[in-house]
Parts: sequence; C-alpha cells; structure tokens
Amino acid sequence: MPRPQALLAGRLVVASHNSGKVHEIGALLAPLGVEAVSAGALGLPEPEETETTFTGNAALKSRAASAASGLPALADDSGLEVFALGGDPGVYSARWAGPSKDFNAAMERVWRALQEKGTQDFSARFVCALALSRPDGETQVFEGEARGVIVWPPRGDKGFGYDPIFVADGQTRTFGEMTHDEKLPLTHRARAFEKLLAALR
Ligand SMILES: O=c1nc[nH]c2c1ncn2[C@H]1C[C@H](O)[C@@H](COP(=O)(O)OP(=O)(O)OP(=O)(O)O)O1
Ligand SMILES: [Mg+2]
Repeated sequence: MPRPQALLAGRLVVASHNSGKVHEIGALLAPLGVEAVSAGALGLPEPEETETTFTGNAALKSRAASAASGLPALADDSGLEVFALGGDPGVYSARWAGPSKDFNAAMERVWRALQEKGTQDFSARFVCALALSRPDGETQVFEGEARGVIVWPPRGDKGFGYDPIFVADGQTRTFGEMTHDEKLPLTHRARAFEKLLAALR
C-alpha cells in the first residue's frame, strides 16, 4: 500500500461543486504543492447525497470522484448545526437553500425557526467532514467544527452560504464580513484539514 502521504503528492480532485469551498480547499492545499483540479473542471457529475451524516456524504462524494477520475479525491460535506433547532439544518444545509441556492431564503428560514422556538439560545456550529479517497475506494474521513452564534440581520457579502449570520466564538464580525484570509483559519474546514494532515504525517 502506498504511503497515504503520496495521495497528496500529485494531482488531486477537489470533489465539490461549490465554488466557495473549492476556493477555501484550494488555499489549504496550496502550501503542499498539490495540483488541485475541481470536479466541475473535470466535468464530473454531482452525486446525490443519500447519507444522513457529514462523514457518510463526504465519503460518498470522494469515492465517486476518485472512481470516475482515476485520481485521489478530496470531498467536503459540511453544514450549519443550530443547537436550539436540534442540529438543523445540519446535513440539509445546502438543501434548505433550494434548487436555486437561495441562501438569503435559507438564512431567513433559520432565523424564523429560532423565533418560532422563542429561544434566546443562538449557539451554533459549522461542521466539516473531509474525505480523502484513492481510486481503489480506500477512504479516510476527518471532521472539524467551528463554534459560534447565529446573528440577525445578516451582515457582510463575502464568503458563501450561511456566512453572513454566523459569528465564530471570540469574534465580533460575521464570516460574511471577513476576508477569505481572515475566515479560513477559523473554519471547520481548516480544522478538519489539520487533522487530515496530522494523520498523513
Ligand atoms: O464555511 C461555510 N460558510 C457558510 N456556509 C457553509 C460553510 N460550509 C458549509 N456551509 C453550508 C452551505 C453549503 O451549501 C452547505 C454544505 O452543503 P454540502 O452538500 O456539503 O455542499 P454543497 O452542496 O454546497 O457542495 P458540494 O456537495 O458539491 O461540495 O453548508
Ligand atoms: Mg452538496
């Protein structure tokens, strides 16, 4: 079996169709000298996310991309868990935005659900599962989280998804108000990536 490290030595598929994620994962991979190519650039299809966990969906996406391309693949399945909402939208975070990917509507739905609960508990976390697959299907998955609170109204137009309503612990600005370089080290994604690197070392 090749050293897992070799998986990050040459060309790697970033198995995501979300440009915000592809940008962030590209920045995490850049210092390693990995030649990252996105699933979209290779014309790979977007698999249906049939699992009920972040780790399950991440593995499903990395396996599909690696098998289809013959290259190692790194997939990200992530989402926002709001504690007072029992973890919603969770693995359905992308689906709450609907087929038109309307995250203004998805953010409103989060806020409305919190209002309906009548709660003052706005605590939340972003979760990211990163799955690394080889073309033979062998897969490793790593999870990271970023804890914080939901704020309303949305603030900032940077980032993607739910960034304008999330303030990470210890911060005052939302992820939507931060530059890419400010947001990235605070993310669930960077934390999952640290674990992946530690495991491959
Ligand atoms: O840092 C983040 N900042 C804001 N929102 C975020 C973040 N990370 C995940 N999210 C939300 C939006 C995203 O749409 C959904 C993930 O859903 P998820 O299925 O993993 O990704 P996706 O469908 O957008 O792209 P793909 O599956 O092709 O990787 O959670
Ligand atoms: Mg998805």
